[in-house]
Amino acid sequence: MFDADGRSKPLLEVEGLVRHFGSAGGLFKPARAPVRAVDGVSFAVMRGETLALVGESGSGKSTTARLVLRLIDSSAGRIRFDGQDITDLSQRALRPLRQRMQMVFQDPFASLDPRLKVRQTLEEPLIVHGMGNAAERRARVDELLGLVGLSQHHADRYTHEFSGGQRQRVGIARALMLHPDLVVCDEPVSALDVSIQAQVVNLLKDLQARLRLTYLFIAHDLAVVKHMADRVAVMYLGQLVEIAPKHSLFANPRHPYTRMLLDAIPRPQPGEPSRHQAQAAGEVASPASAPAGCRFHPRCPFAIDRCRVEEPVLEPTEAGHMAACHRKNELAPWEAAAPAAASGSVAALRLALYAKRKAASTGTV
Ligand SMILES: Nc1ncnc2c1ncn2[C@@H]1O[C@H](COP(=O)(O)OP(=O)(O)OP(=O)(O)O)[C@@H](O)[C@H]1O
Repeated sequence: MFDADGRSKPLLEVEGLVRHFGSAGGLFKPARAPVRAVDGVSFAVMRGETLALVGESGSGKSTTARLVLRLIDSSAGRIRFDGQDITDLSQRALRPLRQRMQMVFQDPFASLDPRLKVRQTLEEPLIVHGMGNAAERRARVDELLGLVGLSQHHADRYTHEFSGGQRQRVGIARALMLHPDLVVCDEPVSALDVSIQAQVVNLLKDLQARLRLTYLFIAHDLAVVKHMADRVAVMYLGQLVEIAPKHSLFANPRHPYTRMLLDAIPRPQPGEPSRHQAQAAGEVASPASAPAGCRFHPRCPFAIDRCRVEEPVLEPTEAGHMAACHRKNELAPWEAAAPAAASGSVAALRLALYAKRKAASTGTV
């Protein structure tokens, strides 16, 4: 888990990852602009940590997840798992590594076969990988049921007899059957009732500590991210715009997009459950027609001419914190919007006023 100097080592490293979807056209089919779903994404996930990937719908989170698990091929870039470059490994060569990389899906209803009983569902990965005899598989299923808070009598039921929360527990147990190191959780609680979400999030945290799991955790819900993550990576139109330790990101977001996401968090009324969806003000462009320069510039209250032509790169702002914004050092210190003023546009206005003041005082803009 740690190197000789006591530093945590990356379990997963992704460098310049690209995946474009699209058609080159044909005899009767016009060529379409490729969808640049993931466009030059680099990050590392350290052993035992949770890196959360957040961003609005269509920003490329699920495609990134599928790429790192080699469920789909990349157009460019490298993926290293536990120090081994797996980018071009054949499916056969990947097989032993697959056990160590598992996924928990958003929809426990769709990801489990309704024709199978829970025991069969959980045994299946062991059988596919030729692991254990019948007695050993039975014991492993019982062990996993206990770990996820279900009991042995659940094993002989069909998953359609279960609630959403119980089904997700089965989905988690299935992902853990083969003793994985990395678990990619793709919106693991967003299909569940709010009242159940916290239980499943706590279960995932508990399992991480017990089994020393590493999570790549995809979520819309910033409240869940705040609870789960060690570090947070923010995606916008196929690119990372900010990556930082959780406390640094929530305390001092450096990208205007991250600030808009945080400011767009609706404050619940007393007694009302909170739903902190990542949704900033303004329209997201399509990844098939991403704007030139900074992709966020059409929605950014700080955009200047440079932002319209020059793509910003991720650069360090403080320890472990990186942001891709030409104006990251000009933003006012972050201060979350007061509940009454919680809207993206109010925050944007406040930031814009600060930028204007700063520009006037420095004469730089
Ligand atoms: N197989 C595909 N063919 C064509 N376009 C695709 C394909 N898969 C994803 N895309 C497109 O790639 C972009 C990124 O999609 P992706 O599902 O990765 O985003 P996301 O951030 O996970 O969104 P959501 O939160 O809605 O799942 C979207 O514009 C999507 O329509």
